[in-house]
Amino acid sequence: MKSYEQKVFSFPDTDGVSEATCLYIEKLSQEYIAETGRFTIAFSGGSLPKTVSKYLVNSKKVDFTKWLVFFADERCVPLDDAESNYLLVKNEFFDKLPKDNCVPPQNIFPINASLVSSSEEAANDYEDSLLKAFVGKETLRYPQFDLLLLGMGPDGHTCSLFPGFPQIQETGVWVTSIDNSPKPPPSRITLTLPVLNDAHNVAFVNCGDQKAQVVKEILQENSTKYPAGMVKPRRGNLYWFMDDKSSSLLDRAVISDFPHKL
Ligand SMILES: O=C(O)[C@H](O)[C@@H](O)[C@H](O)[C@H](O)COP(=O)(O)O
Repeated sequence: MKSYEQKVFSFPDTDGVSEATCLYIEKLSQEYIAETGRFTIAFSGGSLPKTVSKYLVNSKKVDFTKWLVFFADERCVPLDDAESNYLLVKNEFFDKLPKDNCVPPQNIFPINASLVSSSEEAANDYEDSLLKAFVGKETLRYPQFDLLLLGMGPDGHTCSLFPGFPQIQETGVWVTSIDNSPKPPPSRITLTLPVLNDAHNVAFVNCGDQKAQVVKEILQENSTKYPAGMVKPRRGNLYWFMDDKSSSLLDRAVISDFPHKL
């Protein structure tokens, strides 16, 4: 029976987080491409794309042409809107990859909410995209991403799953919508918790001192009252990459040394 890891890494600053996530993603990408011929990864928005991309875009150890890139959540805005997670990842990641080693456009799965009339419709469309990219719905309870890159807000939200909001309870769908998000903009779609918990690997990328208390409650007190604390992959690894500001309230015993030679 394969055992799965939960590890917590902390670094003096965001540059250390960027370097470590690059090494980690290089390793996973090589493993999954060798095993399956592709690497399915989903980005969150916020500060994550910039942090994760800093070293990764210059990697010589990743075959980006074999990547399929999704979004863990997206705002219901046009793809050229400053609030779009797709635009954020395009500017920070896609557009910085070398022309001879970039993610093919057909392997990028944006959610163009401006083409539909509601967030529910956007959620359904995205679920259809997942269906096409993963084996058909009738044979999969949930799509298994090779890697989900998740952020966490100061309130413990992740993706667009917010504490106390009904979307946390959704289990019958892969993607759901929200129109009263406490984090603007209000209308969003998001992967649901069962999908997050069916991933092969989940990596939280978390920086900033305003999250330290929630980090402590989740990682040291095992609180599951926050959506970020409900992410426990059933058959996958869970890694947290943080700066020392975000991990400042954790006992050092909770934190592992990052093996720079992965
Ligand atoms: O679309 C979004 O807003 C993000 O996906 C969101 O879930 C983000 O990951 C957290 O709010 C953390 O954001 P920061 O990393 O900027 O603190």
